Amino acid sequence: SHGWGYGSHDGPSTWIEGFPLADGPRQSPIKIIPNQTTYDPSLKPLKLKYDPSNAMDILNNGHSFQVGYLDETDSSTLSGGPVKGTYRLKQFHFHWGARDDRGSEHTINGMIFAAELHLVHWNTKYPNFGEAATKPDGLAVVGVFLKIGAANPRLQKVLDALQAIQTKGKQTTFTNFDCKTLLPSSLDFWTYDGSLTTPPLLESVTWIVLKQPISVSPAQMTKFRSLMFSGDGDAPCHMQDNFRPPQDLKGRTVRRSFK
Ligand SMILES: CN[C@@H]1CN(c2cccc(OC)c2)S(=O)(=O)c2sc(S(N)(=O)=O)cc21
Ligand SMILES: [Zn+2]
Repeated sequence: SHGWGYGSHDGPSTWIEGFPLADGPRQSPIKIIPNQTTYDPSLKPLKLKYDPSNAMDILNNGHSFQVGYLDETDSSTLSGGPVKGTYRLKQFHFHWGARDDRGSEHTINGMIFAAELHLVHWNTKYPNFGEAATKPDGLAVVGVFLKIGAANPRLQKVLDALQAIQTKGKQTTFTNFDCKTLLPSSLDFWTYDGSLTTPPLLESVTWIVLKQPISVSPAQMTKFRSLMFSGDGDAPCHMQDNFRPPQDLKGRTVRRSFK
């Protein structure tokens, strides 16, 4: 596939060469400026139902690592919030920095967090993920900020699995994980129409960014950075700064679920 990455020669500023959507009308991430968002009382509460037995594997895909879920049934789903219908969880992954003062993709009043968790779901009105990913209402991604603070025990099982997937292409089983435990206590959110933040940058994502961050410690961040972008036998290149900077809002409205 078209080689893209986060380095100086293949990073976000070069993506437009292979992916013209890069300067499209609904690109992600964006800067969220809370006092410029619109409270929408018609937004429903977010309904997230995750079955731990659907967790299947953990993979280093050379851009991030992702935990893949079985998406053959409606046992791990997102509904309510800004979406109509039912969306199935496909995978979750993270973006993070080389240092604790950067790493998130969305920002809040310009504040950058150390990392950002993305839970990727696809609309079951379409036959499968690949079809859904090409439709304007095909995907819904829940974004959760990771803020430097106390160590987060809920992350530990994920972090402990990283030693088995250090290099690009490595995959191992990862089962019985309740990703609901990664969510903050409040499901208050901002929402807007956006895109994948990685190539192919498809403009098919309803973004649902939670207001409340979860915590992560500096030592836990070091574990994220122990991963490699590079494969076995390549020159080692630590997986860090795998985030796309905020993109132009281009007239979009950002709604919020809370007063
Ligand atoms: C590499 N891109 C990630 C993997 N995926 C992927 C892989 C192949 C094709 C494709 O588009 C059809 C998507 S994905 O859809 O699970 C997502 S969602 C997403 S984010 N940061 O916007 O939440 C990053 C990725
Ligand atoms: Zn992501």
